[in-house]
Amino acid sequence: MKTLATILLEARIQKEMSVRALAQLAGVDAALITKFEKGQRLPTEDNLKSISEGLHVSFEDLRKAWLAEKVYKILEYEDLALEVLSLAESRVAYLNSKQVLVMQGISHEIKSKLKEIDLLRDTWISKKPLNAIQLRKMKEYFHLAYTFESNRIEGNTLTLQETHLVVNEGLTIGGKSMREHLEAINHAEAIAYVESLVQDELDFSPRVLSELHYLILKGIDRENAGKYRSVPVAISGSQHVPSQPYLLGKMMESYFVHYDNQKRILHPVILAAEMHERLVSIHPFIDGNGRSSRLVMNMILLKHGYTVANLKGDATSRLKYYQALESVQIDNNPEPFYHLVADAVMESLVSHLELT
Ligand SMILES: Nc1ncnc2c1ncn2[C@@H]1O[C@H](COP(=O)(O)OP(=O)(O)OP(=O)(O)O)[C@@H](O)[C@H]1O
Repeated sequence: MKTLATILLEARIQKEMSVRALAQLAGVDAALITKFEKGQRLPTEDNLKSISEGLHVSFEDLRKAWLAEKVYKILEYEDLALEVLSLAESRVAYLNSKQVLVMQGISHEIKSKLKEIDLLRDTWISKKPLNAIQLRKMKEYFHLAYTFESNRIEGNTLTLQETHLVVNEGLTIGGKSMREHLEAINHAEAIAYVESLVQDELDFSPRVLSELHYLILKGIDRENAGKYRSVPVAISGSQHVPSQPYLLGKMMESYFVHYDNQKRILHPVILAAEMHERLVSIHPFIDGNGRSSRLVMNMILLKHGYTVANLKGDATSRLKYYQALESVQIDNNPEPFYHLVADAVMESLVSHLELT
């Protein structure tokens, strides 16, 4: 297999280009280019991009060799290099939607929880149609709690009562920022949008995701609302590093392919959990990833006759949520996240049934 140094050298010679000419075209120091071609230094990603443009060769191909070189440099003196590679491979495969999850791969505990949930869902469906006022009151109650908790995870400081006054009474709360008010109003609107999609039997799609994200950031960040990010991001306090922006297009494409492939195979609660986890792990937006992903999860749940799952925003629950996400991202173990989502679905169905 050719090293990056050989690929760079051969490409330049093939184009009959001098180092100086390439240096000028790429805006990279000639001495550095020589070092890259001799394998004495590894280019930065920016250098590599400029050189690929100067040489008119595919950046993607160069980048593959560059990444392989980086991995090699990290592992060259490791006794357990192959084992490490195979561990990393499984995590990469998971995020790239190559790992097909089927029910057999799901633990006995989760399966029995899903059975219990489905019984509750059937009971819930058998109660419908509820009388219109009762249904409206229930929705108001549960959707408000959902807006409150989802925004609370994100750091919004409005209380449940204040969220009610803002969303349902159109009041403003002294001492609370405009942004916090908008977050509450926007989230309530996004739930209504999800409900309308479910009612119209529309499926989850890139367009739906973009609309959901737009609603979340409406009036708060006009530039980024409904758009994938173009800059790298970090998730504070997390070991998981989301992908570089130029990979997002491909990753989101496979995200939706995964949905289409799995929507008739996976149990809906697992599908909802997966689409939530994958989206926050890819982290395609600059902000609002968590709220959008929780809305996607709930769209899938509602579509299949379940009720809205409400992940809580208090400090303990939030930590548990983050830890469950890290368990997928770092240990490739989705089990804690499946439990977390399944528990929230079960709790929601029980609470809904108690009010009927
Ligand atoms: N390892 C992780 N640790 C913590 N959060 C993570 C992790 N991986 C993904 N996330 C997600 O990132 C979200 C925060 O991202 P972002 O700030 O873009 O979303 P938000 O909607 O603005 O805020 P929030 O999701 O906190 O409500 C978390 O809610 C969680 O869903």
